[in-house]
Amino acid sequence: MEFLVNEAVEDYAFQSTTPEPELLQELIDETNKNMGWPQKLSGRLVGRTLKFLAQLHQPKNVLEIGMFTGYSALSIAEGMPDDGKIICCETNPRAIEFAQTFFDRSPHGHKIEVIFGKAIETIETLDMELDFTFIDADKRNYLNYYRKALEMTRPGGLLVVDNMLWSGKVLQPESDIDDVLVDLNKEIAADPNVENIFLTVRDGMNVVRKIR
Ligand SMILES: C[S@@+](CC[C@H](N)C(=O)[O-])C[C@H]1O[C@@H](n2cnc3c(N)ncnc32)[C@H](O)[C@@H]1O
Repeated sequence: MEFLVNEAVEDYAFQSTTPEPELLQELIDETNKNMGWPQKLSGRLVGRTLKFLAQLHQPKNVLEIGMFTGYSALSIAEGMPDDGKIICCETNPRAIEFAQTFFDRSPHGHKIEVIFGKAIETIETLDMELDFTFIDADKRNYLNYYRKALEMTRPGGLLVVDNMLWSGKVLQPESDIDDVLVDLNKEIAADPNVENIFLTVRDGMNVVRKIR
């Protein structure tokens, strides 16, 4: 993924943000060494933003779409209350196995439940009211994930949608996937039932609060 802000500015923001705990730094190192496409891992700026939001919001029921090696799941779990639960959807068995070794070592790992399979099918099986959702997989289905999660979210609940700048391609969309992200950003901005802030953190995080 290309970074959209100047590399020196990105590095300055990184250095000026509270570091993740040591276990998460180890998770990054091990992901880089052992997993294909390690750049899928979101990293410090996104992770600390998620942790910060969870700490303020204290969500009990959380949904994550796209867990990979567990970096964002552990970041959110760190901010959640001890009796909170985060359900993570993931299709890569190797990533699940890898993530579980870190969940087992974390004081927040007990809050995390992983469901193997396509998120679009997993969501249909969930019967719960959501306080917080993080969407970070399978861009083609972003509109479906967002609409379904919004429907399941209680008034006041939050949804965070990652990669909404899509390396800047939302400015000049060319592919079907570019169009999905453009449409979703438009839908969020035009919806009187939500309020949102579009954060230009890393690849763009659209942070949405359901009003009613
Ligand atoms: C960008 S990575 C997630 C990164 C992670 N949230 C983090 O911050 O480190 C996307 C993940 O979604 C998974 N994935 C792709 N398609 C999926 C689907 N249809 N349902 C569930 N997971 C999917 C991929 O295997 C990959 O691990």
